[in-house]
Amino acid sequence: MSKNVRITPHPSFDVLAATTAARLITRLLDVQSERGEATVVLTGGSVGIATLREIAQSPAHLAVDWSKVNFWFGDDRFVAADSADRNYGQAAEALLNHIPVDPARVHIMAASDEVADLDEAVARYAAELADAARQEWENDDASPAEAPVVPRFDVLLLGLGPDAHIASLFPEMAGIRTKGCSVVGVHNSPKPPPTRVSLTLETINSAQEIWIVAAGADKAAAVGLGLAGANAFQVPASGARGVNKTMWLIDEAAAAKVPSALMRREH
Ligand SMILES: O=C1O[C@H](COP(=O)(O)O)[C@@H](O)[C@H](O)[C@H]1O
Repeated sequence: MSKNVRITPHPSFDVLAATTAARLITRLLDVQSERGEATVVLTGGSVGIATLREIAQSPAHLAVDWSKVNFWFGDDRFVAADSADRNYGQAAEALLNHIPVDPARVHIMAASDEVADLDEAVARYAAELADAARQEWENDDASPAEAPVVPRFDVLLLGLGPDAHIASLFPEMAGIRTKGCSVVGVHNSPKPPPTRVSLTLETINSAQEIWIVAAGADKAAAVGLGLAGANAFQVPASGARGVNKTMWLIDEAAAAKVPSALMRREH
């Protein structure tokens, strides 16, 4: 495990969601004071959505200039726009509908009734990412020679499935092995709904910071294997590495199988 991985166990699901919310507010404030705008990639899932709810309820969220936060999604379910399964819908209900976002900065993966098929949803999101990356590149004096295919992500949140999936990259399925593109379509997901859109692992790992959030005893094996450096094809979470930092924000129950040497090294 590389040195920039940090493991932080929290006493309970609620404390985890509340502190992740506080961390994210603080990180967004810090990035905004350095760069003017900040970019976060949201996740679906239990802790991810609870964190957004906590942000909305925290008085500290009023300090963030939400009109200058860019929102992207790590994955979404390819179902109708009004389906309760949509990660976007859940995030909107928990946070985005309650803060003064700039709608042009909220980048939503297409729903099944908005495009012809999954391929179009994937192509659209990849194009939206590439457009944002190009705009950043044109405005940055210190840009590399070629425009990147995805913009800068300051914080990328990842939920974690009991099978160690992250975003919609599932163990031993094509998505986790997909390279050379920013977005992938997923068929036959073992977790319903079966059809999804996901960032690829390469795109995920372009983030400055990755925060993996997980709570509950059913996540303990996935956390333990992810931190033990298991093969990413079998344990997708194991492959997630932020450019500057990778944090495992977990509760005590999810930390039950973390090797004690790793826990000690983080404090
Ligand atoms: O299907 C998904 O599951 C994961 C984890 O969800 P959880 O409810 O077990 O915490 C989530 O991170 C991902 O975004 C989502 O689409």
